[in-house]
Amino acid sequence: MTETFEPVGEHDWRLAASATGLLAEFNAAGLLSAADVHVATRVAALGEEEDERVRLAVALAVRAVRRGSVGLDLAAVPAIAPELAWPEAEAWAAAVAASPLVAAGAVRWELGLLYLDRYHRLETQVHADLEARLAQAAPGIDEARLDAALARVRGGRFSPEQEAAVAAAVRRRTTILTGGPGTGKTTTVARLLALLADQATGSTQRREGRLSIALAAPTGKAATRLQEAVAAEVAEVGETWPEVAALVGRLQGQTLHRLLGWRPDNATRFRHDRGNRLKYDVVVVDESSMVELTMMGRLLEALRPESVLVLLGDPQQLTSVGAGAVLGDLVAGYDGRPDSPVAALTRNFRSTDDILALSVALRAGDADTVVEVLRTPSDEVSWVDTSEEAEVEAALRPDSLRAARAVWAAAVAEQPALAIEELDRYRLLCAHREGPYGVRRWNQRVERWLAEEVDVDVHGPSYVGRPLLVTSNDYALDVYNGETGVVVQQGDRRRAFVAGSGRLKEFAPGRLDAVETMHAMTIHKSQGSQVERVTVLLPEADSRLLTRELFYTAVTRAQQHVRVVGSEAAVRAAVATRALRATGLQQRLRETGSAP
Ligand SMILES: Nc1ncnc2c1ncn2[C@@H]1O[C@H](COP(=O)(O)OP(=O)(O)OP(=O)(O)O)[C@@H](O)[C@H]1O
Repeated sequence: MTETFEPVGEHDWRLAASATGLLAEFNAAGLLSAADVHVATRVAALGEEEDERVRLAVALAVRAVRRGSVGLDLAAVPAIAPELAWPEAEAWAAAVAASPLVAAGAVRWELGLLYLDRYHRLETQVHADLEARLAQAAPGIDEARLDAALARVRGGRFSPEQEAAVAAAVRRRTTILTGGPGTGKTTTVARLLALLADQATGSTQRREGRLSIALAAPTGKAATRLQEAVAAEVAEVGETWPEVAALVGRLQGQTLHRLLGWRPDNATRFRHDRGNRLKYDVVVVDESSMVELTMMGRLLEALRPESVLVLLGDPQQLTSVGAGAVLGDLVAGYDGRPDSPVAALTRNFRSTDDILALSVALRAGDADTVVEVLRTPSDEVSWVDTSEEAEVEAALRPDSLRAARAVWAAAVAEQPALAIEELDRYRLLCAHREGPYGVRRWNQRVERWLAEEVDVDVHGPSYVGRPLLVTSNDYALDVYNGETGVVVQQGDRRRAFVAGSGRLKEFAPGRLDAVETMHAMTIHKSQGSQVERVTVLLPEADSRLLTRELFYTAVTRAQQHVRVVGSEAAVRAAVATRALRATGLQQRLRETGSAP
């Protein structure tokens, strides 16, 4: 796996002209970017640190954050480029520990990790807030009332495992509900809310007996799914418990950004914080694996201590784009602690057997079984074992074109709802954005194939049938990152329709500027969504993006069929490579758990 770049000549923009010594060496070797070098040089100058080994460590810590870690694992870092002349390990750690930068608090040295101060503050805050939540007295529960309510929510989509998780969650202020895809995490939320609301009606602790509940997720799409799942389950429970809808209320899903109060003047601070807490009694966050450390920190500080927090997610999925691996750290860090707030669901209700077998083998890191499942003929899993461009193209064309045609046909027929429905029938997922295996190339290819087959001019941003992916939150327009849409003919005009919570939002296509074409999509962006048929295009085995978490996330998007296109070497490389991030949260949670 390559983690370095090769500078093209001495004027390469990635080289810092002013760098000297170790910084220059590691920059020229392609491990550090010019920005890493500049930040380290500036921090070192301010803190009067002369030791070039410490400067190197600071630059590597900047790089580590850029790549998703919270701190730099000093002992592990030489393994990423063993050919370089690394400082001697013990002396290096001693120099860092004794640095005036550490003494001044510009960087922190703890748990074998070198932290930039901001990330250290965030991680220790998240840890402290979580521990404070766990240390509170449990909420008072009316057990007889709980038993009666449990009896009323039984039946329908509610397994004994889900019931046990819900019954435990009612007794806590913090619950982390984990499980693989399709294990019914989202489905479980409605019944948990019903039980909490029911307890509240009998309680004098909460205002007017009525709970205020927030449903949130990192993306708009995931928030919509949560809202819809809760509404569907509330309706189901309502058949045996007619008052339940009134108890829970009509709930809207929202993005975490919106929940916390997005501010136009500040990208990392929100209206709600420790001085202006969220008013909700219960906050549910779906797809928590996508929540980065910064956002988790902001959420925890904004919650009232006595409120109930429910985090749902699959810790095996790709971690957040930003730094941190919070959900994975929480699950591992609480493991074995008697006060653990983690409840795990294991039974899969969605995937077909072979997709399930593939995802189980992936979770276990069992490459031989992954290859065997892929090779075994099945209606649900198939494999085109190749990385030859012509073969890749031949493999991708039929399904991608069929899907694009179906969306286009609905769009031409002025049927926006049908066009949006067609979007979720098939998806081509790529690891990369650029290059031969990237989204950009395959988007263009599919457009070309479509233009060869039907009467459409795919040039320009608003051709009829163009599938859209919203790439950032736009509060003014009410469209959110991750939402999908299509450009549709409407009489003599073209309109863009975006699928929102239970309704279609209509725009003049030119008004949506943060959108991409979605004939192909990155696996990162596909997190939190489900599609009937998925094709996963794997890059070459040495791609630095190719990891087990990435492959697992792609495979588990499929409801009915997943097809993998890529070489056996790429499949094996994906299984063998973990997207490990250096963070200290897990260890902090373990240590508090074992403290006397
Ligand atoms: N106890 C159950 N019995 C039958 N079907 C169930 C049960 N629980 C959930 N389901 C169904 O299984 C499917 C997956 O459920 P859900 O979306 O809640 O899973 P999830 O764990 O949130 O999945 P993901 O993380 O992939 O979004 C849904 O179609 C849901 O209706």
